[in-house]
Amino acid sequence: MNTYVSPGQRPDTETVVAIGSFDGMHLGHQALIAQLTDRSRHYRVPSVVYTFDPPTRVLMQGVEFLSTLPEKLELLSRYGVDETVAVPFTPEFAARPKEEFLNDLRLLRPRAIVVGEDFHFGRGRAGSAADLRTVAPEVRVVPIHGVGGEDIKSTRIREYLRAGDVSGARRLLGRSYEALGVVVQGDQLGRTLGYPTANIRVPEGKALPPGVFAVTATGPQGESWRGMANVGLRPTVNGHERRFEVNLFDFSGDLYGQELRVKFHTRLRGEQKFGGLDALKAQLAQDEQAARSALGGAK
Ligand SMILES: Cc1cc2nc3c(=O)[nH]c(=O)nc-3n(C[C@H](O)[C@H](O)[C@H](O)COP(=O)(O)O)c2cc1C
Ligand SMILES: Nc1ncnc2c1ncn2[C@@H]1O[C@H](COP(=O)(O)OP(=O)(O)OP(=O)(O)O)[C@@H](O)[C@H]1O
Repeated sequence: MNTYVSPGQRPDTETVVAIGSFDGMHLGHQALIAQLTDRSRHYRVPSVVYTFDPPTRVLMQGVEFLSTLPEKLELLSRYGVDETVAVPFTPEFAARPKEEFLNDLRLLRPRAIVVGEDFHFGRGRAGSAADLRTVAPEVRVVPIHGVGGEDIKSTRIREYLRAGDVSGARRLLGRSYEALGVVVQGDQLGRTLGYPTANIRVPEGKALPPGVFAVTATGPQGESWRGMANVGLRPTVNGHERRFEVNLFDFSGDLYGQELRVKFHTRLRGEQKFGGLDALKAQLAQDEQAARSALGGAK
């Protein structure tokens, strides 16, 4: 999939365009993208997602993000999008008047624009669907998609994750929440516990659910494992910064420097402060049992 950092960069041809942050690529975003690819087939022009990096809310409200740009691009491509324009979202960009945003959009020569009904743009969120009609002959405004009476919003998914509720997040995402990161050196205490852990460093600002989870992990060559993960401070060993560690089942070897993709399946419990390492070790044995039964044959 071709990716550009500004609308002026792409070839001067007609397109259809969807606009937004698309953080998480949840079921609502997927519904919107289905409308985009439908318009693309209808007009026989490439589908383009005009998106912002970081997601607007991350810059404006300082919240954590659900997807890194590469994660988002991978999902957009999987859902059949032909091209993306991913503009760096800065305070200057956020402060541009809506007319400038519209002028940029014209460079994409859209036959159709697809947005959700709550979509606004430009300084003070002054621009709306009516303004987009000055740029494209067709503007499709997609009603907010919901599941079980609940609106699907990336904000809601963030709230679920903050509460450690990965099932709630999965319901709105349409897939398990996942995090990619490189395995780095930990304190090497896990080995003495009998549960070696891969310490995973994710990009700063990536949302991670606190607690202990049954997970599956995939390595760079597509190898996959079942396992259990902890996201927390490790109070038992007097840790004081957030760590994300994974114990992979039925694996022994060296993963340092490798990239792992971890999927959060089931929350097992909250992190606790144990009286000592023996008590922690006994709990980890129970966690392993619980994780294995929660995961069944999943990989
Ligand atoms: C599945 C799992 C659950 C854990 N639960 C806790 C916990 O409840 N409390 C805690 O203090 N540490 C917990 N830990 C963290 C251990 O204290 C940690 O793995 C150990 O200190 C080894 O750290 P190291 O790999 O940096 O050496 C957990 C680790 C894993 C993998
Ligand atoms: N549930 C939904 N159903 C249909 N369209 C949606 C839904 N959620 C967002 N959209 C649309 O998808 C595009 C990208 O959405 P965007 O990421 O900007 O916001 P969001 O998912 O609503 O999240 P936030 O909670 O940050 O507002 C926008 O055009 C938006 O209006």
